[in-house]
Amino acid sequence: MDFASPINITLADTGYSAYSQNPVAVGLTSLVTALVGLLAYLSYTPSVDKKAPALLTTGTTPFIGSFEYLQRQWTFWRKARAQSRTGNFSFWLGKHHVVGISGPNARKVFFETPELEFTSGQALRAFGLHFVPPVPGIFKPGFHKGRSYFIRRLYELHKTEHLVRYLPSLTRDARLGFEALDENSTAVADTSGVCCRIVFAQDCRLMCTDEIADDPKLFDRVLGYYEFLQSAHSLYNVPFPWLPSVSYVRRRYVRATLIRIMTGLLNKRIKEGTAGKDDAMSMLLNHGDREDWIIEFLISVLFISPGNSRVLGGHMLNIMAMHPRWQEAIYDEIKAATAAHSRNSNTAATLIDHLDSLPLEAWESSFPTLELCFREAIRMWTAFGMVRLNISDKAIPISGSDEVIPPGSWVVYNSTEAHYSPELYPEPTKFDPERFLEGREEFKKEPYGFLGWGAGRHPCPGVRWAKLQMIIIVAYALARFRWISCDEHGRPIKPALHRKELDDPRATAFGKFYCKYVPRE
Ligand code: HEM
Repeated sequence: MDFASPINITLADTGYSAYSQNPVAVGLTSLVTALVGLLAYLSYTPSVDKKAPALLTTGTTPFIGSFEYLQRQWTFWRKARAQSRTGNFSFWLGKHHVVGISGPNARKVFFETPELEFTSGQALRAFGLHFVPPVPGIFKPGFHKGRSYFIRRLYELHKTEHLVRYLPSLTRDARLGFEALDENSTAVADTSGVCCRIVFAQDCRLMCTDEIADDPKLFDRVLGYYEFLQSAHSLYNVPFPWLPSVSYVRRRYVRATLIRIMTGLLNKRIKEGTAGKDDAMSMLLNHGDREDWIIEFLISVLFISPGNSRVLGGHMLNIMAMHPRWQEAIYDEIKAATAAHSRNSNTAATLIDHLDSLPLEAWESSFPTLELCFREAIRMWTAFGMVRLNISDKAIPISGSDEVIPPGSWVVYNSTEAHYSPELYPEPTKFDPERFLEGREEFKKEPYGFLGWGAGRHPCPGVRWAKLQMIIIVAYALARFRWISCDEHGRPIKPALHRKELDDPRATAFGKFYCKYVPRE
């Protein structure tokens, strides 16, 4: 054979036909192969422990699973519980196997089992700043005495020393927030909008940096990003985390932008030094913490802290407007607190000037009626799915049944079950703060009957600040104005319109509500 002569190989020699070279045919074949592969991947269901609660048989869609869980949480929950022999049930969300539990025994398992991990629950939420998995390092337990870096540093920022240092700035934010309303000639306010700005400014100061709160342009920009994150939802990304969606991409973009902004502020602080600056950013730097953790802490806290409070501030003012009896009782409480604790001796001082001078102890101990109303508001508000992941390799027994939460499965408990139970809260849709007074307390009939601040292994670490913040905001609002329910044009409306929508897929979103505000002094 002459190896030097050129070799002519025809298509026929290779065994390929001219058809297989056609680009359209090649494209079609690849597409069909990809589709078959995708269908095979989607239809593969991992096996789960046989003792897992029975799978729901109705309302499920191939590949997606029980999508109604994301769309109408409470309706889904009630239907699923009614189908179940034990009150517990299983369902799929894409490839996530989820166990729903109900009843007091199951509640105990949910809140007390150490292997049920909190942060991974984000994987079943369709919104927010975090994209889990993986769980960011700052949220992993074991940084200090079993706690994560995030929780450890959060508690430090809520110590008396830090709160006392920041109190004048925090009360000034509330005072200025309501003073700004004076210029509004229509005298109708979107209460959530007003309180949201105050809450966010205060949170920036106490747990991040004054630099954001003191720069109006930067403040509006950063607040805009967080408001987007609190409301942008990509429900389909729960069953299919890899599915491209506009909302998902925008959430990623906003997160990257926030990291960029925070990195800029941190680098500036490192360059200028922390001397004379007492804010959270300096505190974390002075601890010698990793810079990437500091940035993750600062951007996370501005999402987590206002999550509930920004809604509840406005909601509390709506409640005051709906219940003038409570509004006046709290107004009297404000006058009594300032009379007893004001450090302002100026005879011309207004009620608001006196509030400016209250010490921390007075803020935290002089408002029992306001705290009672806040507790009832939280009871009605904390009505959504709480989620954990069984991170162990063992099945966790659900006490009171012969069922288990399999390893690697998610478990959800909807706190509406407890907070709107007629046994624990007679007439549950009625705003009735007195249910928490001694002699009633019907919610104590069952363990974990009140879940407003979480419970068991994951109680809310922000409770001290959240209460103080709400007391400050409501006190300044009521000291200055009388609040009256109305629509956006100032026309009176039925108070019943102000309520939480239990089926809203956006757990932390709350509609716009309006109030008239009439100056007191
Ligand atoms: C009125 C305001 C607030 C309410 C009603 C509230 C409610 C709750 C509830 C019910 C939980 C438990 C969730 C669960 O078990 O799945 C929780 C946990 C948590 N809250 Fe709050 N919260 C509020 C304010 C705050 C604030 C101001 C912060 C931060 C400064 C905060 C930080 C957290 C964190 C980090 C957790 C998770 C704890 C853990 O991982 O163990 N919360 N909160």
